[in-house]
Amino acid sequence: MVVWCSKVIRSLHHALRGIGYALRTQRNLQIHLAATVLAVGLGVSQNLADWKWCCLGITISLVWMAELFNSALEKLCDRVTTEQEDAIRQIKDMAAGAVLCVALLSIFIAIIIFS
Ligand SMILES: Nc1ncnc2c1ncn2[C@@H]1O[C@H](COP(=O)(O)OP(=O)(O)OP(=O)(O)O)[C@@H](O)[C@H]1O
Repeated sequence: MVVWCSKVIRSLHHALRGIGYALRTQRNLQIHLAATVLAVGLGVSQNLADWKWCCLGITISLVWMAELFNSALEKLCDRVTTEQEDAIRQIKDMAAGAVLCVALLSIFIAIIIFS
């Protein structure tokens, strides 16, 4: 049990270190952090219904998840090559497209929740 707990704590530490690294180095994630603080602040001030908090939480998590995967893929691509290559451009563009999809979804959901 002690070994199991220490493994879980170590995994949690790695995950938080990854988020911390991304927050220090990725401008887009810093923007997402500001947007998250703003959305949660607005939610508190408007005393949102439970279902709206659920939607907001899921949306915020999706945006963070997509941006973290995008940043990780970009870093991996840059380790593979710094040369200009079609395959790298396509991979990075697809990852950026994933972020765009959830960003558009989050705008749509924010309009529904806060209007
Ligand atoms: N090695 C490469 N070969 C070809 N195209 C590249 C390469 N690196 C970057 N690109 C192109 O430049 C775009 C931006 O890539 P970059 O690594 O600069 O990400 P970024 O400025 O952090 O962008 P994002 O806002 O998507 O996070 C990519 O989506 C891709 O179209």
